[in-house]
Amino acid sequence: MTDRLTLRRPDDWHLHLRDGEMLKGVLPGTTAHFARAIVMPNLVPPVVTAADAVAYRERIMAALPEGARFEPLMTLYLTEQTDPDDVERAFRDGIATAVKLYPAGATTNSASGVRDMTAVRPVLERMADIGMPLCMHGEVTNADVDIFDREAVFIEKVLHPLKRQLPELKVVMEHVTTADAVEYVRDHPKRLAATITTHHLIINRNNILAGGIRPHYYCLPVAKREKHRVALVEAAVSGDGRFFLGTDSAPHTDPAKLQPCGCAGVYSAPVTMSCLAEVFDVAGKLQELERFASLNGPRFYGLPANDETITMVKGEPLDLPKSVETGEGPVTIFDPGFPLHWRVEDS
Ligand SMILES: NC(=O)N[C@@H](CC(=O)O)C(=O)O
Ligand SMILES: [Zn+2]
Ligand SMILES: [Zn+2]
Repeated sequence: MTDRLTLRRPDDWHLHLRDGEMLKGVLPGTTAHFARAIVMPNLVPPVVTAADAVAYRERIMAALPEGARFEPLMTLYLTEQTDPDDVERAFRDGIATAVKLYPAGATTNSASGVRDMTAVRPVLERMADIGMPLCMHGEVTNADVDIFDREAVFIEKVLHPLKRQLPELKVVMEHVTTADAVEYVRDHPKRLAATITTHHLIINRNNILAGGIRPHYYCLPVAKREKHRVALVEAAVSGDGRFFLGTDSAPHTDPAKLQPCGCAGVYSAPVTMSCLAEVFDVAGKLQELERFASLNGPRFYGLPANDETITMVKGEPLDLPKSVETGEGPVTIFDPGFPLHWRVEDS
């Protein structure tokens, strides 16, 4: 029985760090295990320009726990007013690693997102020219499209036409939740990848809705049927370089989650490595965890893998904290619903 696993230090290719007191409260949960993260720009107001990204990066660096070595990889929030020159400068100067597309109204803080893809065409063309990746929240927002179908319809109506018009553009489909998305990425090897979250490898829609409603499992895209979860696990453990970890760890305070109209987001960063090791172990694929969490992401982004390693150890079920206190209030940590046996050894 394998009970120790050493792997390159992982990175998180989709993370929400927020700002202010929340940022301070959740940063340690990420820096404890991860070397780098693609930091989402959906603040209020959003991180739109190179100057916004410089300022946000400085606030993150100032909030780092003592002694932490962590590199935030910044993203710019795409709007219909985004200036291609500003985007190019941010990329060339190493200020921003990617641009993020939120269809307007698709998810938390996406009101300033894109309504009309033709309006952002000049920015996307420039990104294709300079090799800058586009990360996308892949859901259509039309009220007449069922919420469980919004990712599949997005692929057909937005992603596929975009890949045909601009095949050179590097695209990351964020937080994929369907077998359809897995299949689409597999069939389109050129400049297309997908991140998979911790929670979508573990929960299906029954976990949210059967036997009582569980707001802490509500996120977007919403978890789908079991067969989709199984397809995501297969993709994650397959070793295929087009699939890698993006936790989409998205903290909201408990009072914000536990409302008649609660907000979307699962906070998973502190338990992610333990959850992933369990999932990969159960699948008999522990040897693939390093590719998923530490190697595939940097390769797609054209960055070196981390030199440092972490070691995970298997033992008695862990007694993990259920929530974290932040200056804004308590934030519930993702509960996988089964015991976790793998912990990251202190380095
Ligand atoms: N995933 C979520 O449910 N929420 C994210 C936004 C997002 O990634 O869509 C958030 O910012 O809270
Ligand atoms: Zn999203
Ligand atoms: Zn997200």
